[in-house]
Amino acid sequence: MNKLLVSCGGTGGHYYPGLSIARKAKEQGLDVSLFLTGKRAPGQAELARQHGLESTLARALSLPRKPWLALVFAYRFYCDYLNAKKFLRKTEPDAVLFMGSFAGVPLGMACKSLKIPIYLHEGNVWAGKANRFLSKYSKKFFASFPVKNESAIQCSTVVVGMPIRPELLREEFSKPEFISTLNDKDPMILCFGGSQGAQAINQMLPYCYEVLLARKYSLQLVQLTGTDDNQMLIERYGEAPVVVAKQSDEMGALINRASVVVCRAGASSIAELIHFKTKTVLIPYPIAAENHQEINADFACKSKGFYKLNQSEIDKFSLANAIELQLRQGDDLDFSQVSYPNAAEKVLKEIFS
Ligand SMILES: CC(=O)N[C@H]1[C@@H](OP(=O)(O)OP(=O)(O)OC[C@H]2O[C@@H](n3ccc(=O)[nH]c3=O)[C@H](O)[C@@H]2O)O[C@H](CO)[C@@H](O)[C@@H]1O
Repeated sequence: MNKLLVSCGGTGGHYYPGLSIARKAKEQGLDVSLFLTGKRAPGQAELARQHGLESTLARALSLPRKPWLALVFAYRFYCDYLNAKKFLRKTEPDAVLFMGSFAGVPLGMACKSLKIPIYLHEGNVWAGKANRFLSKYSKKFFASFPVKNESAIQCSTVVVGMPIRPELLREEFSKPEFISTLNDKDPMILCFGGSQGAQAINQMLPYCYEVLLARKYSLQLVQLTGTDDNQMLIERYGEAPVVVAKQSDEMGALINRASVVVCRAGASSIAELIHFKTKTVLIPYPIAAENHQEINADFACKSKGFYKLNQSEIDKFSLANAIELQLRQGDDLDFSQVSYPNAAEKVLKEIFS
Protein backbone atom coordinates (compact mmCIF):
# COMPACT_ATOMS: atom_id res chain seq x y z
CA MET A 1 0.00 0.00 0.00
CA ASN A 2 1.27 3.50 -0.82
CA LYS A 3 2.37 5.37 2.27
CA LEU A 4 2.03 9.17 2.38
CA LEU A 5 3.17 11.61 5.07
CA VAL A 6 1.64 15.11 4.98
CA SER A 7 3.63 17.83 6.75
CA CYS A 8 1.16 20.58 7.56
CA GLY A 9 2.08 22.11 10.90
CA GLY A 10 1.80 25.76 11.86
CA THR A 11 -1.29 27.92 11.21
CA GLY A 12 -4.67 26.81 9.95
CA GLY A 13 -3.63 28.10 6.52
CA HIS A 14 -1.23 25.16 6.18
CA TYR A 15 -3.06 22.62 8.33
CA TYR A 16 -6.59 22.57 6.91
CA PRO A 17 -5.65 22.02 3.24
CA GLY A 18 -3.19 19.31 4.39
CA LEU A 19 -5.91 17.66 6.44
CA SER A 20 -8.27 17.75 3.44
CA ILE A 21 -5.69 15.96 1.27
CA ALA A 22 -5.00 13.40 4.02
CA ARG A 23 -8.75 12.70 4.42
CA LYS A 24 -9.07 12.16 0.67
CA ALA A 25 -6.01 9.86 0.70
CA LYS A 26 -7.55 7.80 3.52
CA GLU A 27 -10.84 7.61 1.61
CA GLN A 28 -8.87 6.25 -1.36
CA GLY A 29 -7.35 3.54 0.86
CA LEU A 30 -3.83 4.97 1.14
CA ASP A 31 -1.76 4.63 4.31
CA VAL A 32 -1.55 8.30 5.31
CA SER A 33 -0.50 10.23 8.43
CA LEU A 34 0.30 13.81 9.41
CA PHE A 35 3.45 15.56 10.62
CA LEU A 36 2.50 18.53 12.83
CA THR A 37 4.62 21.22 14.44
CA GLY A 38 4.18 24.06 16.91
CA LYS A 39 1.85 25.00 19.73
CA ARG A 40 -1.32 24.26 17.77
CA ALA A 41 -0.17 20.70 16.99
CA PRO A 42 -1.94 18.90 19.90
CA GLY A 43 -5.34 20.37 18.94
CA GLN A 44 -4.68 19.70 15.26
CA ALA A 45 -3.74 16.08 16.06
CA GLU A 46 -6.99 15.65 18.00
CA LEU A 47 -9.06 16.91 15.06
CA ALA A 48 -7.13 14.60 12.71
CA ARG A 49 -7.84 11.69 15.07
CA GLN A 50 -11.57 12.40 14.77
CA HIS A 51 -11.11 11.71 11.05
CA GLY A 52 -9.22 8.49 11.77
CA LEU A 53 -5.78 9.96 11.03
CA GLU A 54 -2.63 9.49 13.12
CA SER A 55 -0.16 12.36 13.62
CA THR A 56 3.45 12.79 14.68
CA LEU A 57 4.19 15.96 16.65
CA ALA A 58 7.48 17.87 16.53
CA ARG A 59 8.63 21.27 17.73
CA ALA A 60 8.35 24.21 15.32
CA LEU A 61 11.48 25.95 14.23
CA SER A 62 11.33 29.48 12.88
CA LEU A 63 14.06 31.56 11.27
CA PRO A 64 16.10 33.64 13.77
CA ARG A 65 15.04 37.30 13.94
CA LYS A 66 18.34 38.47 15.52
CA PRO A 67 21.74 37.63 13.95
CA TRP A 68 23.25 36.49 17.28
CA LEU A 69 20.62 33.75 17.54
CA ALA A 70 21.91 32.12 14.36
CA LEU A 71 24.14 29.64 16.22
CA VAL A 72 21.32 28.49 18.51
CA PHE A 73 19.12 28.17 15.45
CA ALA A 74 21.73 26.10 13.57
CA TYR A 75 22.10 23.74 16.54
CA ARG A 76 18.34 23.29 16.92
CA PHE A 77 17.92 22.81 13.19
CA TYR A 78 20.55 20.05 13.19
CA CYS A 79 18.88 18.27 16.16
CA ASP A 80 15.46 18.45 14.43
CA TYR A 81 17.02 17.17 11.22
CA LEU A 82 18.53 14.15 13.03
CA ASN A 83 15.22 13.42 14.81
CA ALA A 84 13.38 13.67 11.49
CA LYS A 85 15.80 11.20 9.91
CA LYS A 86 15.27 8.73 12.75
CA PHE A 87 11.51 9.10 12.36
CA LEU A 88 11.63 8.62 8.56
CA ARG A 89 13.83 5.51 8.85
CA LYS A 90 11.27 4.02 11.22
CA THR A 91 8.12 4.94 9.25
CA GLU A 92 9.47 4.66 5.67
CA PRO A 93 6.94 6.81 3.75
CA ASP A 94 6.89 6.47 -0.06
CA ALA A 95 6.36 10.22 -0.44
CA VAL A 96 6.21 13.32 1.79
CA LEU A 97 3.94 16.23 0.92
CA PHE A 98 4.77 19.64 2.41
CA MET A 99 2.04 22.27 2.72
CA GLY A 100 4.48 25.18 3.01
CA SER A 101 5.69 26.15 6.46
CA PHE A 102 9.30 26.71 7.53
CA ALA A 103 8.65 24.29 10.40
CA GLY A 104 8.75 21.45 7.84
CA VAL A 105 12.20 22.28 6.45
CA PRO A 106 14.30 20.02 8.79
CA LEU A 107 11.99 17.15 7.78
CA GLY A 108 12.45 18.16 4.13
CA MET A 109 16.23 18.03 4.43
CA ALA A 110 15.97 14.61 6.11
CA CYS A 111 13.84 13.39 3.14
CA LYS A 112 16.50 14.67 0.76
CA SER A 113 19.24 12.84 2.62
CA LEU A 114 17.24 9.55 2.65
CA LYS A 115 16.11 10.03 -0.98
CA ILE A 116 12.41 10.04 -0.08
CA PRO A 117 10.44 11.88 -2.81
CA ILE A 118 9.33 15.36 -1.75
CA TYR A 119 6.21 17.12 -3.08
CA LEU A 120 5.11 20.67 -2.27
CA HIS A 121 1.72 22.37 -2.16
CA GLU A 122 1.40 26.16 -2.12
CA GLY A 123 -1.85 27.88 -1.15
CA ASN A 124 -0.98 31.41 -2.17
CA VAL A 125 -0.44 33.11 -5.51
CA TRP A 126 3.03 34.09 -4.22
CA ALA A 127 5.10 30.99 -3.36
CA GLY A 128 6.45 31.27 0.21
CA LYS A 129 10.08 31.04 1.38
CA ALA A 130 9.97 27.45 2.68
CA ASN A 131 8.44 26.12 -0.54
CA ARG A 132 10.89 28.10 -2.67
CA PHE A 133 13.78 26.65 -0.70
CA LEU A 134 12.52 23.05 -0.76
CA SER A 135 11.63 23.22 -4.47
CA LYS A 136 15.30 22.56 -5.33
CA TYR A 137 14.95 19.05 -3.84
CA SER A 138 11.35 18.31 -4.85
CA LYS A 139 9.72 16.25 -7.55
CA LYS A 140 6.74 18.52 -8.09
CA PHE A 141 5.27 21.82 -6.92
CA PHE A 142 1.46 21.84 -6.69
CA ALA A 143 -0.01 25.33 -6.93
CA SER A 144 -3.50 26.41 -5.90
CA PHE A 145 -3.50 29.19 -8.46
CA PRO A 146 -0.98 30.14 -11.17
CA VAL A 147 2.02 31.30 -9.12
CA LYS A 148 3.26 34.84 -9.74
CA ASN A 149 6.88 34.11 -8.74
CA GLU A 150 7.07 30.82 -10.68
CA SER A 151 10.65 31.58 -11.78
CA ALA A 152 11.71 31.03 -8.14
CA ILE A 153 10.44 27.42 -8.21
CA GLN A 154 13.16 24.96 -9.12
CA CYS A 155 11.05 21.90 -9.99
CA SER A 156 8.09 21.29 -12.29
CA THR A 157 4.89 23.11 -11.36
CA VAL A 158 1.30 22.02 -11.84
CA VAL A 159 -1.78 24.07 -10.93
CA VAL A 160 -4.17 21.79 -9.01
CA GLY A 161 -6.22 24.19 -6.86
CA MET A 162 -6.62 24.69 -3.11
CA PRO A 163 -8.06 21.66 -1.26
CA ILE A 164 -11.38 22.55 0.38
CA ARG A 165 -12.78 20.84 3.50
CA PRO A 166 -15.18 18.04 2.40
CA GLU A 167 -17.90 19.51 4.68
CA LEU A 168 -18.04 22.52 2.39
CA LEU A 169 -18.43 20.51 -0.79
CA ARG A 170 -21.99 19.37 -0.04
CA GLU A 171 -24.89 20.31 -2.32
CA GLU A 172 -27.28 21.34 0.45
CA PHE A 173 -26.89 22.88 3.90
CA SER A 174 -29.29 23.35 6.78
CA LYS A 175 -29.58 26.78 8.42
CA PRO A 176 -27.13 27.10 11.33
CA GLU A 177 -28.92 27.30 14.69
CA PHE A 178 -27.05 30.46 15.78
CA ILE A 179 -28.53 32.52 12.91
CA SER A 180 -32.12 31.30 13.50
CA THR A 181 -33.16 34.91 14.34
CA LEU A 182 -32.39 35.96 10.73
CA ASN A 183 -34.99 35.54 7.98
CA ASP A 184 -34.46 33.62 4.72
CA LYS A 185 -35.61 36.47 2.48
CA ASP A 186 -33.46 39.57 2.96
CA PRO A 187 -29.88 39.70 1.71
CA MET A 188 -27.27 38.63 4.24
CA ILE A 189 -23.74 40.01 4.51
CA LEU A 190 -21.19 37.62 6.04
CA CYS A 191 -17.99 39.06 7.49
CA PHE A 192 -15.01 37.12 8.84
CA GLY A 193 -11.24 37.50 9.20
CA GLY A 194 -8.81 34.70 8.45
CA SER A 195 -8.74 31.78 10.86
CA GLN A 196 -7.68 34.38 13.48
CA GLY A 197 -10.20 37.20 12.93
CA ALA A 198 -9.52 40.76 11.74
CA GLN A 199 -9.68 43.65 14.18
CA ALA A 200 -9.68 46.49 11.63
CA ILE A 201 -12.70 45.01 9.80
CA ASN A 202 -14.50 44.24 13.08
CA GLN A 203 -14.29 47.86 14.23
CA MET A 204 -15.42 49.44 10.96
CA LEU A 205 -18.35 47.15 10.18
CA PRO A 206 -21.02 48.63 12.53
CA TYR A 207 -20.44 52.11 11.04
CA CYS A 208 -20.54 50.73 7.52
CA TYR A 209 -23.76 48.81 8.33
CA GLU A 210 -25.40 52.09 9.47
CA VAL A 211 -24.44 53.73 6.16
CA LEU A 212 -26.03 50.86 4.22
CA LEU A 213 -29.24 51.02 6.30
CA ALA A 214 -29.40 54.79 5.68
CA ARG A 215 -29.25 53.96 1.96
CA LYS A 216 -32.46 51.94 2.51
CA TYR A 217 -30.97 48.48 2.17
CA SER A 218 -32.82 45.84 4.15
CA LEU A 219 -29.73 43.96 5.15
CA GLN A 220 -28.95 41.21 7.62
CA LEU A 221 -25.43 40.73 8.90
CA VAL A 222 -23.42 37.86 10.35
CA GLN A 223 -20.14 39.07 11.81
CA LEU A 224 -17.57 36.47 12.93
CA THR A 225 -15.00 38.41 14.91
CA GLY A 226 -12.45 35.76 15.93
CA THR A 227 -12.67 37.00 19.54
CA ASP A 228 -14.84 36.37 22.64
CA ASP A 229 -14.89 40.07 23.43
CA ASN A 230 -18.05 41.01 21.51
CA GLN A 231 -20.33 42.61 24.10
CA MET A 232 -19.78 46.23 22.98
CA LEU A 233 -20.35 45.27 19.37
CA ILE A 234 -23.58 43.41 20.19
CA GLU A 235 -24.89 46.42 22.18
CA ARG A 236 -24.03 48.74 19.32
CA TYR A 237 -26.13 46.76 16.84
CA GLY A 238 -29.06 46.74 19.31
CA GLU A 239 -32.25 45.37 17.73
CA ALA A 240 -30.84 45.20 14.18
CA PRO A 241 -30.96 41.84 12.35
CA VAL A 242 -27.34 41.10 13.13
CA VAL A 243 -25.62 38.05 14.64
CA VAL A 244 -22.18 38.49 16.16
CA ALA A 245 -20.14 35.42 17.09
CA LYS A 246 -16.52 34.50 17.65
CA GLN A 247 -16.38 31.95 14.86
CA SER A 248 -18.39 29.24 13.15
CA ASP A 249 -17.76 25.66 12.08
CA GLU A 250 -20.60 25.96 9.54
CA MET A 251 -18.84 28.09 6.94
CA GLY A 252 -20.39 26.15 4.04
CA ALA A 253 -23.93 27.02 5.12
CA LEU A 254 -22.98 30.65 5.83
CA ILE A 255 -21.07 31.33 2.60
CA ASN A 256 -23.78 29.53 0.62
CA ARG A 257 -26.46 31.75 2.17
CA ALA A 258 -24.52 35.05 1.98
CA SER A 259 -25.30 37.62 -0.71
CA VAL A 260 -21.93 39.29 -0.17
CA VAL A 261 -18.91 38.28 1.95
CA VAL A 262 -16.37 40.67 3.45
CA CYS A 263 -13.12 38.96 4.47
CA ARG A 264 -9.32 38.79 4.35
CA ALA A 265 -7.55 37.45 1.26
CA GLY A 266 -6.24 34.13 2.63
CA ALA A 267 -5.94 31.29 0.14
CA SER A 268 -8.56 28.98 1.69
CA SER A 269 -11.10 31.77 2.08
CA ILE A 270 -10.69 32.70 -1.60
CA ALA A 271 -10.91 29.06 -2.76
CA GLU A 272 -14.11 28.54 -0.72
CA LEU A 273 -15.70 31.73 -2.09
CA ILE A 274 -14.84 30.67 -5.64
CA HIS A 275 -16.44 27.28 -4.97
CA PHE A 276 -19.69 28.91 -3.82
CA LYS A 277 -19.45 31.68 -6.47
CA THR A 278 -20.12 34.24 -3.74
CA LYS A 279 -19.59 37.93 -4.43
CA THR A 280 -16.89 39.22 -2.11
CA VAL A 281 -15.07 42.29 -0.86
CA LEU A 282 -11.49 41.24 -0.06
CA ILE A 283 -9.47 43.29 2.44
CA PRO A 284 -5.92 41.86 2.31
CA TYR A 285 -4.09 41.56 5.64
CA PRO A 286 -1.53 44.35 5.14
CA ILE A 287 1.36 42.76 7.02
CA ALA A 288 1.08 39.23 5.64
CA ALA A 289 4.49 37.76 4.70
CA GLU A 290 5.83 39.21 1.43
CA ASN A 291 2.48 40.97 0.97
CA HIS A 292 1.01 37.69 -0.30
CA GLN A 293 -2.62 38.51 0.60
CA GLU A 294 -2.63 41.53 -1.69
CA ILE A 295 -1.21 39.36 -4.48
CA ASN A 296 -3.92 36.74 -3.77
CA ALA A 297 -6.58 39.46 -3.94
CA ASP A 298 -5.24 40.90 -7.21
CA PHE A 299 -5.42 37.44 -8.76
CA ALA A 300 -8.97 36.78 -7.46
CA CYS A 301 -10.10 40.12 -8.92
CA LYS A 302 -9.66 38.63 -12.41
CA SER A 303 -13.26 37.60 -11.69
CA LYS A 304 -15.78 40.39 -11.10
CA GLY A 305 -17.01 38.26 -8.20
CA PHE A 306 -14.18 39.80 -6.17
CA TYR A 307 -13.50 43.41 -5.31
CA LYS A 308 -10.32 44.45 -3.48
CA LEU A 309 -10.27 47.17 -0.85
CA ASN A 310 -6.96 47.96 0.86
CA GLN A 311 -7.02 48.34 4.62
CA SER A 312 -5.47 51.82 4.31
CA GLU A 313 -8.48 52.88 2.21
CA ILE A 314 -11.15 51.62 4.58
CA ASP A 315 -13.66 53.96 6.12
CA LYS A 316 -17.38 53.46 6.64
CA PHE A 317 -18.21 54.90 3.20
CA SER A 318 -15.59 53.05 1.13
CA LEU A 319 -16.58 49.73 2.72
CA ALA A 320 -20.29 50.47 2.27
CA ASN A 321 -19.67 51.46 -1.36
CA ALA A 322 -17.75 48.24 -2.03
CA ILE A 323 -20.51 46.10 -0.46
CA GLU A 324 -23.16 48.04 -2.40
CA LEU A 325 -21.25 47.56 -5.64
CA GLN A 326 -21.22 43.80 -5.07
CA LEU A 327 -24.89 43.70 -3.99
CA ARG A 328 -25.90 45.43 -7.22
CA GLN A 329 -24.01 43.00 -9.47
CA GLY A 330 -26.01 40.07 -10.87
CA ASP A 331 -25.77 36.63 -9.24
CA ASP A 332 -24.52 34.96 -12.42
CA LEU A 333 -20.92 36.19 -12.34
CA ASP A 334 -18.23 34.16 -14.04
CA PHE A 335 -15.66 32.67 -11.61
CA SER A 336 -14.16 30.28 -14.17
CA GLN A 337 -10.98 32.36 -14.72
CA VAL A 338 -9.96 31.70 -11.09
CA SER A 339 -11.54 28.29 -10.44
CA TYR A 340 -9.43 25.12 -9.98
CA PRO A 341 -11.65 22.41 -8.41
CA ASN A 342 -10.93 18.87 -7.06
CA ALA A 343 -7.47 19.78 -5.76
CA ALA A 344 -7.00 16.88 -3.32
CA GLU A 345 -7.81 14.24 -5.98
CA LYS A 346 -5.42 15.88 -8.44
CA VAL A 347 -2.54 15.99 -5.92
CA LEU A 348 -2.93 12.30 -5.05
CA LYS A 349 -3.20 11.29 -8.70
CA GLU A 350 0.00 13.21 -9.54
CA ILE A 351 1.92 11.62 -6.65
CA PHE A 352 0.82 8.01 -7.03
CA SER A 353 0.07 7.48 -10.72
C1 LIG B 1 -2.67 36.21 8.24
C2 LIG B 1 -2.06 35.25 7.26
O1 LIG B 1 -0.91 35.37 6.88
N1 LIG B 1 -2.90 34.25 6.88
C3 LIG B 1 -2.45 33.22 5.96
C4 LIG B 1 -2.83 31.82 6.49
O2 LIG B 1 -4.21 31.59 6.50
P1 LIG B 1 -5.47 31.79 7.40
O3 LIG B 1 -5.75 30.53 8.07
O4 LIG B 1 -5.36 33.03 8.21
O5 LIG B 1 -6.56 32.15 6.23
P2 LIG B 1 -7.27 31.28 5.13
O6 LIG B 1 -8.11 32.22 4.36
O7 LIG B 1 -6.33 30.44 4.34
O8 LIG B 1 -8.21 30.30 5.98
C5 LIG B 1 -9.22 30.77 6.81
C6 LIG B 1 -10.11 29.59 7.06
O9 LIG B 1 -10.82 29.79 8.26
C7 LIG B 1 -12.16 29.40 8.03
N2 LIG B 1 -13.01 30.03 9.05
C8 LIG B 1 -13.00 31.38 9.22
C9 LIG B 1 -13.81 31.95 10.17
C10 LIG B 1 -14.64 31.10 10.96
O10 LIG B 1 -15.39 31.52 11.83
N3 LIG B 1 -14.63 29.77 10.74
C11 LIG B 1 -13.82 29.19 9.80
O11 LIG B 1 -13.85 27.97 9.63
C12 LIG B 1 -12.44 29.82 6.61
O12 LIG B 1 -13.59 29.16 6.10
C13 LIG B 1 -11.14 29.39 5.94
O13 LIG B 1 -11.19 28.03 5.60
O14 LIG B 1 -2.35 30.85 5.53
C14 LIG B 1 -2.93 30.94 4.23
C15 LIG B 1 -2.35 29.82 3.37
O15 LIG B 1 -0.96 29.89 3.32
C16 LIG B 1 -2.63 32.33 3.64
O16 LIG B 1 -3.27 32.46 2.39
C17 LIG B 1 -3.12 33.41 4.59
O17 LIG B 1 -2.77 34.68 4.06
